Amino acid sequence: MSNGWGYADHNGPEKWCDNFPIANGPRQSPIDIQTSGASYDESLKALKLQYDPSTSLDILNNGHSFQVTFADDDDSSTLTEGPISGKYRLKQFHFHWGASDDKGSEHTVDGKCYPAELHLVHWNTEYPSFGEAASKPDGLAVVGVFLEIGADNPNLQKLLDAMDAIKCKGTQTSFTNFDPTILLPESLDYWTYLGSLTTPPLHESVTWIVCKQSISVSSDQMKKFRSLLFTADDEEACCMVNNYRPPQPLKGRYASARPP
Ligand SMILES: NS(=O)(=O)c1ccc(C(=O)NCC(=O)NCCc2c[nH]cn2)cc1
Ligand SMILES: [Cu+2]
Ligand SMILES: [Zn+2]
Repeated sequence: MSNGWGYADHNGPEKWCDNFPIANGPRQSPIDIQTSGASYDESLKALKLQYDPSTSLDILNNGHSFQVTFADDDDSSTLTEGPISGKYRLKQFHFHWGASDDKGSEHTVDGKCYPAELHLVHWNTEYPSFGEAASKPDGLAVVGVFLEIGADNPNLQKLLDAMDAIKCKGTQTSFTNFDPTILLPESLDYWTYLGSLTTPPLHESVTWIVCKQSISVSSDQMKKFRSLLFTADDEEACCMVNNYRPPQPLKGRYASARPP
């Protein structure tokens, strides 16, 4: 269950602190990435993402977003290097988007919003499972990719085609042999900072890795995202849009990047 939280006025980001007091914590996400304030860190390595398409399982409308879930019982799909130490396994990816093309991303760059943002969620294999890792300070690493309005992106087509089968909350369908690598931008240059889950339970367990380069999505493709519903088939239909949390106070944090 989602503990009743959502993105409406009565249960949205401004209300989450009622049930999740960590919402006002010291390392909350997302943030506005101030590029002039970002610092170069010589110790940062290039991202190493190795995904095995045979680990993709299904696609689900969970009432907050839609997500593609991966088998994570071995090291077939991993994130290594970059800002992290050790090995993190891919658990799922999902998106956040707006009701119109002028908003929808969670992170912003010098105040600029994007129409959508992809999150690839990985957990630290130092811990026995995702659920265990989700509440540890170094438990998760999420790669964020901005979507920018442009030409149709053929690499999104399989996701868009599956949406008819997961229109309502709680619906899912098989989604096999999908390689998330095709969703990544050409350059894996990134900003990184220590933050949190951007939805309840808002655990402060995420090393954020936000790609500097965006991928394209067309306005028509965005309309398909907005055809999903927050609601189950026995509820009054509510379009799944604006499922993003706005930027949170930096509280002394800044993003780092690899030197050029
Ligand atoms: N948008 S995002 O920051 O990338 C993100 C937000 C939430 C989750 C998630 O997985 N959310 C359920 C959860 O945390 N499950 C684990 C244990 C748990 C469940 N309920 C309380 N703790 C994953 C990624
Ligand atoms: Cu839920
Ligand atoms: Zn997310």
